[in-house]
Amino acid sequence: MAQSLNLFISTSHSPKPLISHPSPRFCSSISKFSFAKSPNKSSFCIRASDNGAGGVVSSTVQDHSPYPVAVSDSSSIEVDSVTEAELKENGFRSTRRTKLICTIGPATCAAEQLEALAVGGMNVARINMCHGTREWHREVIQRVRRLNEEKGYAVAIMMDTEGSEIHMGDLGGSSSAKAEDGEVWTFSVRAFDSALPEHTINVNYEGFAEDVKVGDELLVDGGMVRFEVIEKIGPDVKCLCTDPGLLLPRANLTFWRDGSLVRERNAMLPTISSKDWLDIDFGIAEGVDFIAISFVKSAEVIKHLRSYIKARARDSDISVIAKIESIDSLKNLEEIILASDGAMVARGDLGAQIPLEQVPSEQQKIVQVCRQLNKPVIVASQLLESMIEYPTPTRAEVADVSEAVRQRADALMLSGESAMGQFPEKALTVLRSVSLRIEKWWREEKRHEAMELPGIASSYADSISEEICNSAAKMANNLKVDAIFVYTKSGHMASLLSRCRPDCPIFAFTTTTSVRRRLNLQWGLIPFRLSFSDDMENNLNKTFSLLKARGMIKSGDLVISVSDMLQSIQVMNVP
Ligand SMILES: Nc1ncnc2c1ncn2[C@@H]1O[C@H](COP(=O)(O)OP(=O)(O)O)[C@@H](O)[C@H]1O
Ligand SMILES: C=C(OP(=O)(O)O)C(=O)O
Ligand SMILES: [K+]
Ligand SMILES: [Mg+2]
Repeated sequence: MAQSLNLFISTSHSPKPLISHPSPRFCSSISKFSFAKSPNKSSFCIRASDNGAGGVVSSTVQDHSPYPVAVSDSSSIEVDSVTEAELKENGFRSTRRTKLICTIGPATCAAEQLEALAVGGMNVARINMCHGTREWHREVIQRVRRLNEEKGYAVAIMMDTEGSEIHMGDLGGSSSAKAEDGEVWTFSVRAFDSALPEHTINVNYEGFAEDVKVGDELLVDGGMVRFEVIEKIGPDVKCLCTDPGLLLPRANLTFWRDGSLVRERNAMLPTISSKDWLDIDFGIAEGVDFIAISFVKSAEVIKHLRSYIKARARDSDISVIAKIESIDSLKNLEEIILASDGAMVARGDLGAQIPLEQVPSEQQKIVQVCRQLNKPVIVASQLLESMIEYPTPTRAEVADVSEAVRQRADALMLSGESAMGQFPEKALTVLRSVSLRIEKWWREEKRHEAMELPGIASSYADSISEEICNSAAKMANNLKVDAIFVYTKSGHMASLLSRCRPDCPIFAFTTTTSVRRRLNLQWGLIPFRLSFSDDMENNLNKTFSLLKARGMIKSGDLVISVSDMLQSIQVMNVP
């Protein structure tokens, strides 16, 4: 018996609506989905058809990005050993939905340390071009790549640019320097050939000595150390330490006048400096998966970078992540996020530019806008800051991590905790266990937050994908299925499903390793690499037998499957 289900699909072909616009009105009934029980197995199939005439509209909804099909063994499925073990031991429900990023530094750059992080759940390794040489970063990238190839991980690489804000120099090789209350330090734009004189700090911004005024407050790292400008002598600025603390190499500097952040000519510095462009060339050459841009001010710079990457690397699919860490980025938030492939709530510098008590509400807003616009969002900085020195986090830090998980951010990031802390693996374990616990609690409480997801499709075909994913996620929750399977070449359908934050995990099957790595940043997705065809029946049978053979699913598990080749929703029990 065939059942029919009429769905109303927008015919709007207007440009991508901004989230401030109401979602497009669903107008005339121009499409019909047939809901049919397949005779030979317990499977239901909903197919988009053209107003009941029966033809499947797959021709209009082809995958837009012609990624080459990977050449590796077409009969195998690629998944990492940690995911495999987790699925075998604990089943679908227990898999972690929140993704974890570790900044790699001296504490974690060795091959065995990187492997320990991968085992501990690192989904993305971040390298910060503020520190270290390109040679150093290249070695880290190669080690991660080797780990992926040899052990089956899909750890993605994120390169983070330095950006051209004002920061201190290198401290002449020391790892830190202590500034005591009442000491006078010299901040200078001079280049020192030999060792730095005592109590002297180099500043990278040439206009510094001219822009500051006597009486200004100078904040290191958003207030970790504080100085008052007492005298200017040519290129040297004498400052009195008013809040003592530890100065770290290349720490960020901001100056304040009458309680406001001073943005003189430094506001005109380019977002992407000439050094950043060289780092970006390096990142493209090394094939990093994400480039995160520091101190983004407008959407223009993101668009510029994207066209640069396209011109430089024709078939590259490097994603551009906008770091929201300045007043300007908050002003232009929606257009920046719309132009980017994702965003980072970079609370370190953000908290140095806006009052600290404003950071939590901005975080919540950025996470929400990203989710609505279907862009992955990372919550970063100081999540477990005390674990740089101590093996246990503070209760307040655990509460902060919990809040980011509860907001359903795609990913959480470690900075100093993993780059140069004493307990990188322990810090990652804390992120992992807190994520799992909060996710479980949230599911048990059945707290589906009522976030309105606006239509974001820019074409009719995209609208169909979106409706299918929204419906599949809703069905998955209502029917309490064990997993959603999505067959996606570009990854787009997988991210649309992730946006719905369904109760069950999403198995994302994709044909290329680079898409698999990229999907590793997104909430709830378990990315697999698998060769598949346009024949969904075949794909499903192949997947079931491969996953069953490895003990990752079992007969009777209830699965919803969607694909971007054939716009369909199938509900079935694993045979
Ligand atoms: N590649 C590296 N080489 C040396 N030290 C690093 C490296 N990456 C990060 N670090 C250290 O870890 C700290 C925290 O990293 P991160 O938050 O990324 O940088 P920042 O403190 O500059 O914002 C840095 O201040 C630096 O001391
Ligand atoms: C993530 C951040 O950027 P970076 O660590 O590069 O300063 C931040 O400022 O929070
Ligand atoms: K950076
Ligand atoms: Mg920053």
